[in-house]
Amino acid sequence: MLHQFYPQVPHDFRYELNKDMHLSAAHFIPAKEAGKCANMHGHTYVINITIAGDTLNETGFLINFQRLKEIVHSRFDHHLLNEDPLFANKEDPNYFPTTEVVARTIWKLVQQELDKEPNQPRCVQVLVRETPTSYVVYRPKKEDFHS
Ligand SMILES: Nc1nc2c(c(=O)[nH]1)N=C([C@H](O)[C@H](O)COP(=O)(O)OP(=O)(O)OP(=O)(O)O)CN2
Ligand SMILES: [Zn+2]
Repeated sequence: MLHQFYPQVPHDFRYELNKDMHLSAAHFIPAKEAGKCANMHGHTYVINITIAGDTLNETGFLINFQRLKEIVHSRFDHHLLNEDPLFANKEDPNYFPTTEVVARTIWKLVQQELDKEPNQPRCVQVLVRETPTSYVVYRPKKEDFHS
């Protein structure tokens, strides 16, 4: 596992946890402007998820690290991202499996799970590295949270 320093996200919460994971997946960008990336190809995505909160749960966790990995892996690992309904829209670039959209989509999936937790943890940053030279950081705005 690659250990790297990540961009910091400012917040006032007492606790912050970070979960790193790898994800193997194929994709293509359905736009001719994407050049060679319009052809199907694969990546070992490197993902860092940052969770923050003021209160721990009954296990003493903000959220179980393993659960974070499961949310992402069960859906995308060893999949063709374009076949997932979340990325299947070939008309709207907001749903193409670009690094930006993958990062936003992972944020949404994770936060939907966190919303079920009584201690109300928040996903405050998702970093997705697609290649050794390219990564995206997604940071939600206040209005993106339901509570
Ligand atoms: N803003 C974005 N630009 C590009 C994306 C993207 O998701 N968002 N994606 C791609 C391709 O999918 C490609 O997999 C990654 O591109 P790139 O960084 O150019 O990959 P290389 O390994 O060829 O990079 P080098 O630094 O030139 O080795 C393209 N753009
Ligand atoms: Zn790619």
